[in-house]
Amino acid sequence: MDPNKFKNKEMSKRECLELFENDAIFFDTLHAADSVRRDLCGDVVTYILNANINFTNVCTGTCQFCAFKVSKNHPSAFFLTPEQIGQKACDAKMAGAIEVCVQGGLLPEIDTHYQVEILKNIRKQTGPLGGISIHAFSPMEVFAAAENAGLDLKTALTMLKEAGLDSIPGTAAEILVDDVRKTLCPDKISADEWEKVITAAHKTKIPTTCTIMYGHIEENEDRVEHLFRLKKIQEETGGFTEFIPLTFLHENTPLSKRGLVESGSSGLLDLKMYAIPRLLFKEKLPNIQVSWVKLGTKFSQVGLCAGANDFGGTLMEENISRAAGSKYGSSMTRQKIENCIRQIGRVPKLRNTQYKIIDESQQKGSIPVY
Ligand SMILES: C[S@@+](CC[C@H](N)C(=O)[O-])C[C@H]1O[C@@H](n2cnc3c(N)ncnc32)[C@H](O)[C@@H]1O
Ligand SMILES: Nc1c(NC[C@H](O)[C@H](O)[C@H](O)CO)[nH]c(=O)[nH]c1=O
Ligand SMILES: N[C@@H](Cc1ccc(O)cc1)C(=O)O
Ligand code: SF4
Repeated sequence: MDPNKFKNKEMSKRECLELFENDAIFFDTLHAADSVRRDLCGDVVTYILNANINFTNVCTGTCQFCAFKVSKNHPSAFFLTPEQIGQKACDAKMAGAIEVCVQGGLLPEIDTHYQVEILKNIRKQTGPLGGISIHAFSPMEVFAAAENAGLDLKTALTMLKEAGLDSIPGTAAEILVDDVRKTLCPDKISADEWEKVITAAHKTKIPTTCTIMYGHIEENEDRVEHLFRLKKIQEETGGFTEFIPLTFLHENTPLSKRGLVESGSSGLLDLKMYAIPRLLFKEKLPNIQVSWVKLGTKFSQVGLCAGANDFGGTLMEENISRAAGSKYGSSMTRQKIENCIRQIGRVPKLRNTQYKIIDESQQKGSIPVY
């Protein structure tokens, strides 16, 4: 099979599976994907100045891939109040962030009303609307909080939007196949429930990202199912701003401790996860992000030559990957990000959450130093 044929032709599930399985066409696949990326995005590699805020690591979830969650009495347990979260967002803004990515654990006391409090505090403490973009609460968090409040999804999402939510991280997707979820994350929302939250968000005019967390117990067939589901949703709603493949970091996770995995993904699979979705999504979902915190800067540079066009964000703080053994730090300065992009002959451009390029020459005030 010649992967170049997908440059202007739809891919079937069988063909997608072959791209995953047939290593004889590995380099051809990367090459074809890189060419589609060049046609759609040119030489520009976008990035964002953002900060993660994890407001608690205490969680009642039982996800077997997660090294982040702890129980309430654990020595490293933390729980930030809405005021403290607002303060962190304010600090991030002062350091130059234009987006905060807010995620945490699941707890019975975290309901939609509480999430509204968090959003209001961020808005209050970061100034008027437009001060910072709030990218918060995964579909799992939205679903659990709505359930805790006894609200339907549409009402919950409308309340969150009115309180200042701009967009939702498309995490908690993991692998959207219930048979895999039953071992991977038995108490998490089902694949259909994930889709319901996402489509309800898109209908409420809240854009989301989408992700896949791969390289654990799933098979190629599951990866194909997942990608085709994302494609179908995007064709229906157009609400995904970007796709982020998240390579599974295995250290310190229950899956490792239980002996269910020996390692994470291979380098080959990491690159296929940029290339194959690029050939599948094409112009329907043109932004594919490398995760430097999970793969490191060198491998991220390679990912940008295998289909990806976005470097992600400065993050400023990172707890989830670090807990799972990431050795790549938890913050990147914009200078480092830009150098990393220029080093591979590409052109760095600052973007906002919605992928609008930010023209800094038009901006009043000082340019962020971060
Ligand atoms: C830790 S959760 C936080 C939000 C919320 N508790 C939830 O599960 O939706 C965010 C995402 O991080 C990713 N993640 C967690 N542990 C990981 C690991 N060991 N390797 C790679 N990604 C991981 C998963 O995709 C997960 O959905
Ligand atoms: N890929 C990871 C991210 N990405 C977050 C993005 O930087 C940003 O919020 C998004 O592009 C929306 O504009 N964050 C992490 O903490 N870890 C990752 O692996
Ligand atoms: N990258 C996700 C958020 C994310 C956060 C933490 C992670 O470990 C992974 C992903 C998004 O912006 O939608
Ligand atoms: S992935 Fe999220 S829901 Fe699952 S255990 Fe970790 S923090 Fe809890």
